Amino acid sequence: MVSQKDIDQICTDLYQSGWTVVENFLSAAFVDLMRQDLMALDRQEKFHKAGIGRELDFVRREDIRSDRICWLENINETQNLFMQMLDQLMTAVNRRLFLGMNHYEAMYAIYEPGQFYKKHVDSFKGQRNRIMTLVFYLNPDWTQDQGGELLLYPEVSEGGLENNEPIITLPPKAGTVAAFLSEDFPHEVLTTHDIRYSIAVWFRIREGEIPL
Ligand SMILES: O=C(O)CCC(=O)C(=O)O
Ligand SMILES: [Fe+2]
Repeated sequence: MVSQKDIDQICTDLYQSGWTVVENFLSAAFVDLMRQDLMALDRQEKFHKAGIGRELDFVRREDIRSDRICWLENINETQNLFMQMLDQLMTAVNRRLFLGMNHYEAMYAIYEPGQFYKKHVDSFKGQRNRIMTLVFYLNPDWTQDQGGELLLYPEVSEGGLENNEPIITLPPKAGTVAAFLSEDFPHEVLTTHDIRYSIAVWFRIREGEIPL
């Protein structure tokens, strides 16, 4: 399902710089299917307020992030197709970059007008749990005045100062995927002025299976 050309670009970019952006990665038809699935789940009230941290460390911090989320659980054909695509991509990236990823989690996110996610990293150094972050956008005809851009910041070097100049400012346009190494790249979602739909995915190494 993923073209060899997209796989090549993603692997080359990740190897060279640790991040990539591919426009039109998902077809318009597939984006529509995913957005319809997301909206149906929202109507069924399957979304809940996002938090930060995991399990016992989980807290709701609306000053940091204010979106609502719903985990994908492979409950229908649309999600199944998406997950087959993720399997293919994860296997291809592993083969080229030897990252040893063996598991993923995927969630839908909805940001209402006025909502945002402040600068953060998705995984902490040494934890080696979330290896690669991917974000897929589901918003057709998105224009600049709608806001909601993803800002990706340079890697923070050991003992180095944080750099506040983003490497990219990415509008959440339908079909685009952004991917980066989870431990290395701080990022944020600017305030959106229109309802913003996305899918965030983390390729992971399951605990207890960390390669030495
Ligand atoms: O939606 C985005 O552009 C990024 C979301 C994000 O950073 C996250 O969910 O951790
Ligand atoms: Fe994030």
